[in-house]
Amino acid sequence: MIERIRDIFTESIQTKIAAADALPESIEKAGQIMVNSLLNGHKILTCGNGGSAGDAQHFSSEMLNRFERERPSLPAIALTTDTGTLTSISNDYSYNDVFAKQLRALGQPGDVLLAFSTSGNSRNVINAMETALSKDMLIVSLTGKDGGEMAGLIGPNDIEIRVPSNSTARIQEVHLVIIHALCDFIDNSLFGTEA
Ligand SMILES: O=C(CO)[C@@H](O)[C@H](O)[C@H](O)[C@H](O)COP(=O)(O)O
Ligand SMILES: [Zn+2]
Repeated sequence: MIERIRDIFTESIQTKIAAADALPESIEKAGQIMVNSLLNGHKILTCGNGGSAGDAQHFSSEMLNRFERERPSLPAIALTTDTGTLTSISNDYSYNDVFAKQLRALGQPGDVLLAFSTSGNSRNVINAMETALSKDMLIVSLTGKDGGEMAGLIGPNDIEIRVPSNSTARIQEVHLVIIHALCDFIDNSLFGTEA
């Protein structure tokens, strides 16, 4: 078991090294999309399932509260948190609609949808992306594996950040690093560079 535990750390580190090689340009483009949207008075809406729901909330908390420095609150909404809304949409319509239906009410043209899925194949996240496209929102998707169906849904002004791994857990671990890189990019772009 000790060896298995060590292997998990090693695989996580190796996936992060591969991501550090492959992803900085995509992360920079995603950060720029978010900064432009915020500067124009728009907001960021996030969604995902399971561990990715946690990621969606992790990002929105860092926007609404703070990341590493004192700065004004930034506008973000996690679509994963309101159990009344989530259960009633699932009950009356379909779990596939839980994010899209909220987005139809809350999303405005120019807002950013930050969509998390390690497989790229979660139907409710795909439906949210289709809604975002229909509302002239921008999309930043965090995926893995082969990008799934989400890979084909990205428009020319959007960006997919795909972690080079086939393991859901390893992909999630890199998604967290990307969340923090995006927060760092946003804070340094909006409030000045810090060492
Ligand atoms: O956290 C984990 C596995 O590490 C799970 O909860 C995982 O997030 C769930 O199985 C999700 O439903 C997977 O969805 P997705 O990443 O394929 O969109
Ligand atoms: Zn997990």
